[in-house]
Amino acid sequence: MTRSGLQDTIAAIATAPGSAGVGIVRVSGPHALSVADRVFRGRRAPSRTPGGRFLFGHLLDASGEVLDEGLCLIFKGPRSYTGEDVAELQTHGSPAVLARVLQATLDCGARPARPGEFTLRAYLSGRLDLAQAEAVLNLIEAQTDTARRQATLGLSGALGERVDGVARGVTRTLAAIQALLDYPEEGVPDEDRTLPLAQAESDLRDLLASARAGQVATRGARLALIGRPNAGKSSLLNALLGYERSIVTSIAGTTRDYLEAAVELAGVPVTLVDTAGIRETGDAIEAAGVRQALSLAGAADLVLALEDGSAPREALPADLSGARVIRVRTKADLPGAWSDPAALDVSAVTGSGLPALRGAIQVALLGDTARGEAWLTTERQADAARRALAHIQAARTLPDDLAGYELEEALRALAELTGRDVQEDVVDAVFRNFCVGK
Ligand SMILES: Nc1nc2c(c(=O)[nH]1)N(C=O)[C@@H](CNc1ccc(C(=O)N[C@@H](CCC(=O)O)C(=O)O)cc1)CN2
Ligand SMILES: Nc1nc2c(ncn2[C@@H]2O[C@H](COP(=O)(O)OP(=O)(O)OP(=O)(O)O)[C@@H](O)[C@H]2O)c(=O)[nH]1
Ligand SMILES: [K+]
Repeated sequence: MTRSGLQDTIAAIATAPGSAGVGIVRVSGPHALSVADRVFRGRRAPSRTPGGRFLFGHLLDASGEVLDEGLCLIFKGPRSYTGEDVAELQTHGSPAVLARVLQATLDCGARPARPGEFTLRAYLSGRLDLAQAEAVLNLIEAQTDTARRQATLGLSGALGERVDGVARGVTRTLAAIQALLDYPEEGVPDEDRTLPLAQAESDLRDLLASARAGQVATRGARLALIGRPNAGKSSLLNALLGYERSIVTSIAGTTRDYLEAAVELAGVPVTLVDTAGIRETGDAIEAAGVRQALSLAGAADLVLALEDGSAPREALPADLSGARVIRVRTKADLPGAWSDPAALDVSAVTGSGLPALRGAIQVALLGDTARGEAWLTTERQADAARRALAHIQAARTLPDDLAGYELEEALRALAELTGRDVQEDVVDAVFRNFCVGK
């Protein structure tokens, strides 16, 4: 479906649903300017913009009824977002106006745009690579400043440059190998064989190390609080939130169902999950809560395992070996019954230990990934990078003729990462996640 309908002129409401100061209907394709001509009547000579012009006037339907007063921006292809002729009809941000203006463009022969189709056209016209298109999607969805910064870096092409750097090293070795294939006795010199591949491998490892941070910053993370009844889970959740969300009582077994709350921690949109206290119980409802707590812990990106520091220590009856865990010794304001250097001392009552806990959460979620560099932000990118790394590693240990094949595969995976060489279904999957109008 990717390239089908490219000759169509498409239209969509580009602004979010609901009422707003201004709303935009965007039209792109070969007939965009003639659609705008019929839907928009300018009042004065147009003012010039870098790639086209803008006009003030009225939006009309086919019968000539005035729908609104507004602006029309014209971008002549290829100097536009999509690379095609684009017209933007900027109206008052009323759903009623926008619906009629969109309908007026459809009455002129435009068809409704599919999700992400404007950005797809920018990709197909070569104005954005696939990683940049993914950055556009991430930017629209960015909930935190960290996510915004990463998406802006990705949109600038910084990720593509990091990947191109790796590809240059691989290409250098591949070229040297191919040049000497007929003279195997000569051997490829180290500076063309060992060194560029070692550098490419190390750069790719750095890049891959950013994948978890990139995905967590973009998608957000789930952080489950688990522990025995009365360990202080609800109290710590409230302390991290900064308001009383979860019920706190001295009765063990207060939280029986789970509860979620959103908060930003270390620049990451985090969903905190309070769970039922874990213990053996004959109560069917509580037992269901305990089973649920264990499964929530298994599905979380990070688990805070809480133990009451003011009571004798009892092992938590839960297998956490598969999870990332931060151990917390709660109620640190009370006289301690035990201590453990592997656990963080925290008091939800005085707030002591909370800054250290936030720091540990940041390290667990983002690692020490360099903030100024472009990260891998989607599983698709990480998967391509992992395949490229495996091929480069294989090439380093193989004789030249076999290494050449591995390096070609590595280059193919790198080209997939940026989207220069990618299957149509992969492209479709990327753009399916966009909203209509982008
Ligand atoms: N009204 C409006 N605001 C918007 C967008 C838009 O499409 N419309 N954008 C959409 O996401 C973003 C801006 N991105 C854009 C990227 C390129 C071009 C463009 O026309 N580029 C031409 C001309 C550049 C120039 O004259 O220097 C080009 O690159 O050739 C426009 C918007 C954010 N704000
Ligand atoms: N002194 C002190 N008391 C705390 C602290 N955190 C929790 N408590 C007390 O410990 C008791 C249990 O706290 P909760 O937060 O309800 O514990 P929970 O783990 O959510 O309990 P369940 O819902 O039963 O699993 C309450 O009486 C809290 O006031 C703390 O940091 N210091
Ligand atoms: K409780």
